[in-house]
Amino acid sequence: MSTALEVKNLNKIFSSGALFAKKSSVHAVNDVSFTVTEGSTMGLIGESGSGKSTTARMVCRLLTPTSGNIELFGRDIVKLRSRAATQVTREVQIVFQDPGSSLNPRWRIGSLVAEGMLTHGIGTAEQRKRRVRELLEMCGLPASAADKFPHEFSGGQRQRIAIARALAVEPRLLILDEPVSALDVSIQAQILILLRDLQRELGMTYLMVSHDLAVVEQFCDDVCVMRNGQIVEQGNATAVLTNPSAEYTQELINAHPEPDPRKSRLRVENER
Ligand SMILES: Nc1ncnc2c1ncn2[C@@H]1O[C@H](COP(=O)(O)OP(=O)(O)OP(=O)(O)O)[C@@H](O)[C@H]1O
Repeated sequence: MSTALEVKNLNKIFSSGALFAKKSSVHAVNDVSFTVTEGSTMGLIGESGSGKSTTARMVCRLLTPTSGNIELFGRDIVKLRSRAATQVTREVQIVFQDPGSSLNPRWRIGSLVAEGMLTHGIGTAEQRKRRVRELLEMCGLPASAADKFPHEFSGGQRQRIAIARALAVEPRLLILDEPVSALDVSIQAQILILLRDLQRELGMTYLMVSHDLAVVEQFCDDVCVMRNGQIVEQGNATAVLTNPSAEYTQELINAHPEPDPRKSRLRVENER
């Protein structure tokens, strides 16, 4: 299997300094390195403030690293400019935690899903319209959803719309930033099953940020455990979460509540 993503010695320092206040800085991501195999899912876990989202945001170029390398399918994406950078924004898409705030409430679903295709000059208006309907159906929604507005859908349905929107530009890497944590537990498994099915069908690579160790154990192939911006442990998700070598990972596991049995549907699906 080839490498989809290689992150090497990545650093992000946030500096803040006002004229009269004391300058301060946060080393949010500190010498982070990991590799994600094409078609697999890497999870990033760790307590709040450990640097998971900052790492994910650098991979999709929403943040610029202070130093380090990010290679996506063999190409260093940190220093890219203009056209090459546009291509990368197409190859990496992100699905956020809260589909309510990531979808403009004044736009119809059809326009929201088609926006990326329009930006990247993909297809004619007619082709885009057809593709939007296909994508909605792929994500378990009726094609007629295209004519409605976000408020006409439930949280789970809105997350399906956000996934369809991310898929519209045919990304090779999907970043999932807490993709189910804003949803009811019973809906979480449905969205995870959809993501798993799409990955199998489309061969996409996933980088998932999550607080939920049960979700990570069931959904991710590998995991990086982060603390204070650094990776304290990484490896196969089941191995790390059942037999951790770092004391901190064990503390995270101990602090985590028992998995909700309603989420076990994903495990059943995985075992089929
Ligand atoms: N734009 C920013 N400016 C300054 N500091 C920031 C910024 N974004 C994040 N930080 C800081 O960087 C550190 C890592 O934050 P980050 O959001 O990456 O952590 P996280 O592990 O994703 O946390 P959570 O699970 O709560 O989202 C934190 O100390 C945070 O306060």
